[in-house]
Amino acid sequence: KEKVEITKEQQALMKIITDAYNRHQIPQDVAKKLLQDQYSAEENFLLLTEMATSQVQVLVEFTKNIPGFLSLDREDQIALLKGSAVEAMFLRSAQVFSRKMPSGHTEVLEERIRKSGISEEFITPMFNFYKSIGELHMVQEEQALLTTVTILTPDRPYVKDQQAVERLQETMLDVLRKLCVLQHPQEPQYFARLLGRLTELRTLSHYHTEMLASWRMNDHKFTPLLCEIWDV
Ligand SMILES: O=C(NC1CCCCC1)[C@H]([C@@H]1CCCCO1)n1c(-c2ccc(Cl)cc2)nc2cc(F)c(Cl)cc21
Repeated sequence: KEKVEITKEQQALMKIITDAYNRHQIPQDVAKKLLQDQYSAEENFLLLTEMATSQVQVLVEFTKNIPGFLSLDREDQIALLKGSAVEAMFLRSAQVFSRKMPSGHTEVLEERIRKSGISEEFITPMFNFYKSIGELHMVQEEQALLTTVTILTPDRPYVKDQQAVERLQETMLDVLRKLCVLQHPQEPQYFARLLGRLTELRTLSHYHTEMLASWRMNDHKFTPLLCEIWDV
């Protein structure tokens, strides 16, 4: 049985990334807002675009703390951010949804989101993904590293130096793999399950343009930043 050990450097790397991840979170708590009031489809759409816009800004700040990211080609840094923003948004939404809440709150939150204006066909795949993330019971280090691995996906459109991104991603994957073995010793397949969620995340993210266009309301307005990041 090979002894898995996280090195001092990997420990330091994990701390930098987890601290940055916890620092750069959405200011006002969107879950609390949704639990407080019921909103119209228009208000929910506005809430989503506001939250998503501020999350993109937070994501940019977070990536500056990923060791090695700023050494990448600048255009590749943009390509990685643009290519991962939607996935990072759904991953963050899933992590917010999966947070431990007082009993009955998650059900209310689910109901509010089901009725928020999203068209029916996307509700099931979205909640299937949220629940599959919830079942993993990730610790915060795993959440931070999983978001980092998602950002450092080499095969995003327009990335020129894929090898450089691959090297960075592999560094993060090695730490994540060891962390999974140490955090979930009874479940040797845990790391593989975690990476399997990234496939589900990419599939869900393919729907995001349609999810937004089919929001039950007229005249979908987006912020300039979202027009840049989302293909809308
Ligand atoms: O604002 C949201 N998410 C932000 C995005 C930035 C990071 C923080 C979370 C949305 C909004 C909230 C108003 C009703 C419609 O969903 N949201 C989505 C979602 C995301 C993409 C699409 Cl296209 C549809 C829905 N899933 C959520 C799960 C949740 F638990 C909570 Cl609290 C909110 C969630």
